[in-house]
Amino acid sequence: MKEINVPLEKETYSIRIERGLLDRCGALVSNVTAARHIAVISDAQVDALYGQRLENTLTAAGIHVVRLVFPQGEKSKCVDRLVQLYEQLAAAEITRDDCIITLGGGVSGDLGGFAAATFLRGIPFIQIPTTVIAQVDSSVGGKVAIDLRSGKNLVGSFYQPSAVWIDPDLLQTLPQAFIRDGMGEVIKYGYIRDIRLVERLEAWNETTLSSHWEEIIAACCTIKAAVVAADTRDTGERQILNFGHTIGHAVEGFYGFGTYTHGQGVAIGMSRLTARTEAAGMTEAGVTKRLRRLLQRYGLPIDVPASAEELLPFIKHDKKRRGQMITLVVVPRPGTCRLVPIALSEAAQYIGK
Ligand SMILES: NC(=O)c1ccc[n+]([C@@H]2O[C@H](COP(=O)([O-])OP(=O)(O)OC[C@H]3O[C@@H](n4cnc5c(N)ncnc54)[C@H](O)[C@@H]3O)[C@@H](O)[C@H]2O)c1
Ligand SMILES: O=C(O)C(=O)C[C@@H](O)[C@H](O)[C@H](O)COP(=O)(O)O
Ligand SMILES: [Zn+2]
Repeated sequence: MKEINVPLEKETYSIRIERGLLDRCGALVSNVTAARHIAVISDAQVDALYGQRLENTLTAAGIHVVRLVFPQGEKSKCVDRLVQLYEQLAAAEITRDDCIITLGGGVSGDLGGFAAATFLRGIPFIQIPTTVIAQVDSSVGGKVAIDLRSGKNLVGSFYQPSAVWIDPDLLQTLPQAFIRDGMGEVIKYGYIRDIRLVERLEAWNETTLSSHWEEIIAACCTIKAAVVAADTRDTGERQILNFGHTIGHAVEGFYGFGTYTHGQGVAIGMSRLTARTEAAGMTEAGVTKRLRRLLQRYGLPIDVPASAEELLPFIKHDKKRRGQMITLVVVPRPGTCRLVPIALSEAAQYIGK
């Protein structure tokens, strides 16, 4: 078992990484909340795999459980699903003394977390992430949101979970495509802050990966916890976690949510931006080639046909925009990064094509 604290100004919560944790959640609940009534929010796929097991352990601890289920996929991160969840929470008579658990990938965490942030103006919630993306990134830090057609995560909140419980064994049922997807965020963490992680990923491959989940999750969550503690509301340092996301979110939006997944978008974004910053002398020679080799090692794309002109309307909605300026996350060499503000009018040259 490994525990990583996220020390925030008002409260600290912990990220617990432990194999087999799912079936022991009931015993942990009372450390986090006095709630006797819990709504578990999952997509249909995750509910079918793990919903009953979570319900069993919670029920054994004397908790009344209601399971709220929505269709899987990025398209569910939308206002219609959110409203449906509000009605279900109301029908279940969830009150402020109760608790929500989001059981699933980043979509469950972002959508269910935003429901928790806003229903009755805030219900405590616990994240139980079940994908690589969610275990290494989205369950930590309190960014909860839904998408609009205009762009990713455009309506949301900063709302921290009361706890994050990670069971790496749940990744055993995750399809290969979503393992690959998660590697986009894992490689991001290595490139912005952890050269040792980059070197280990270069030595491992898709076949050997499964024996390293605990150390990968711990490495990424350690970085995320420190960054979020230093800048919870994304006004400065936290923006480094957005490496590859300006272009990545634009790719997701331009092709229609669900065509390119989030991890693929991030991979394409890191690859395209780094090619441009290397050409501009902001990144050391050879870094793009090294990055692309690693992305391809884990089955990720490095480019899409979309032109800068096509992506620009989405880039204008990037949350790192301030007036007519936008902040780029630039990696001078693997393991380090810096924030570089540029004029929006210059953005096209960093998007490429
Ligand atoms: N809030 C944040 O900080 C943050 C960080 C990164 C990504 N995100 C968001 O996360 C989302 C992507 O997350 P995701 O890739 O986890 O998507 P997801 O939640 O849609 O999960 C991907 C698929 O895997 C299935 N699945 C989940 N766990 C499984 C398991 N253990 N076994 C079998 N199948 C399983 C789901 O049913 C779904 O079909 C995007 O919307 C992205 O914007 C948010
Ligand atoms: O937690 C953060 O901060 C991140 O930027 C993590 C990202 O991986 C994640 O995709 C996040 O949801 C992006 O946030 P946004 O503010 O660009 O919508
Ligand atoms: Zn991301």
